Amino acid sequence: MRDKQLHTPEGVRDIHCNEALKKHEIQRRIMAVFHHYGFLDVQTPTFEYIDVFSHDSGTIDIKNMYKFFDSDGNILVMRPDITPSVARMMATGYHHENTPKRFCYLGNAFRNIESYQLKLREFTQAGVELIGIDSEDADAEIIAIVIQSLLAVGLKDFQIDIGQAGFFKGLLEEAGLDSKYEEELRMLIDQKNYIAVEELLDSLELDQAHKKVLLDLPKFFGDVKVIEQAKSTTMNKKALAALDRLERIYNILCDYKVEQYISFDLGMVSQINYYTGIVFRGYTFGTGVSIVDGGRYDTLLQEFGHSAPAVGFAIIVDEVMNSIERQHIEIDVPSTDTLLLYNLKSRTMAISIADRMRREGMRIEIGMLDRDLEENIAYGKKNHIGGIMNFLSLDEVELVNLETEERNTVDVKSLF
Ligand SMILES: N[C@@H](Cc1c[nH]c[nH+]1)C(=O)O
Repeated sequence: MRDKQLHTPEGVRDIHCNEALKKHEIQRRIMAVFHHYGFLDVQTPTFEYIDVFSHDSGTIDIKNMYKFFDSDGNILVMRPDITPSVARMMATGYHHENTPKRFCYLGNAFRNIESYQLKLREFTQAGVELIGIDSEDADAEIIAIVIQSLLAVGLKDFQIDIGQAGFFKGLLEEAGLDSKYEEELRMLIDQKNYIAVEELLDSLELDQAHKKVLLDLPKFFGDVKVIEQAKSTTMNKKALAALDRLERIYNILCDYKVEQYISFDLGMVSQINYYTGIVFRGYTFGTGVSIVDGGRYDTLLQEFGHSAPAVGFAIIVDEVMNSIERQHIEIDVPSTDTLLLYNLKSRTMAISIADRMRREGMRIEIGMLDRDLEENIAYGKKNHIGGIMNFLSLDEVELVNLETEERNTVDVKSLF
């Protein structure tokens, strides 16, 4: 019992002071990039009716959502991602508009996933959704924004793997595979469980040529040349159109001068159901899971009664933090400038001086330990405070630089 009182459940965690400051800084830099590309902030509720996430174009599997009831017996879920909520908001709040919309957001999402996946069950997403445009320029811009965001937080060694949901769908169509097996096949391919993929394809009596292409999917991984190779494996129009589009997106990414971060993975299939075009994931060292997930979803909005193409992504801030930590990338965070000590006589003056300094932008903490200076010095150093101002009287203030431990006593008036 006490165990549960003192511990957090698996997959959620506390974030302590310095780490929280770093997280804020990372989020600030990412959101600044989004704003520089003209995206506007939106906020949607943390929980919604299950219907927002459980339709045909769905998001993740319902069994992985946290569900509960409201007092009227409706089923609610903690949002497993934010894209369907933004799609709902767009469809209900902006249906009369026919110009593209650029929305960005920062918020937590919740997934009740198996613990062996070692993923957090509550995590922060910083994402963008570009709604109303179906062009490859939009696809490329979105990927360029991912790259600029990761560069802005100090990452250098990372890779964006791009796949195409349309290529996989085209192959299945060509093979004549019943769509009811698509989900299972997608899951097995995503898990790279090729023994099970082969078993499934055998049980469906697929002909050898089609079976081979599906089994060869993981080989289509690498630089832009794999697109050319993939073209020779299929005659399906949908699959070929998907590959052509990928090539054009790559060319635009060269205009953005970010091609060094791009690789292709035509075997990439997402667990998320709503992707219809490009899908992509970002990877870096220090975390085994993706730090960015995204893609084009041209049919999701139609579930909410407003048909519009869209593309977007979400950066998983917690995973970015992990990799920054492991890669020893410095993130400067502000610390308290001054620890202020006063006595009964100097209190009124000290409080008003502290106020003035805060208005000037400084971080001032009033010392709450007793007035033993050594104790305060030890406390200040431990908490990375810049210095101490010890108001000895109405005229005299003792200044201690906590970095050098230099001390001197000056006239209060000389401070201003
Ligand atoms: N919502 C997706 C990411 C995304 C945003 N827009 C398009 N895809 C996720 O949580 O993985």
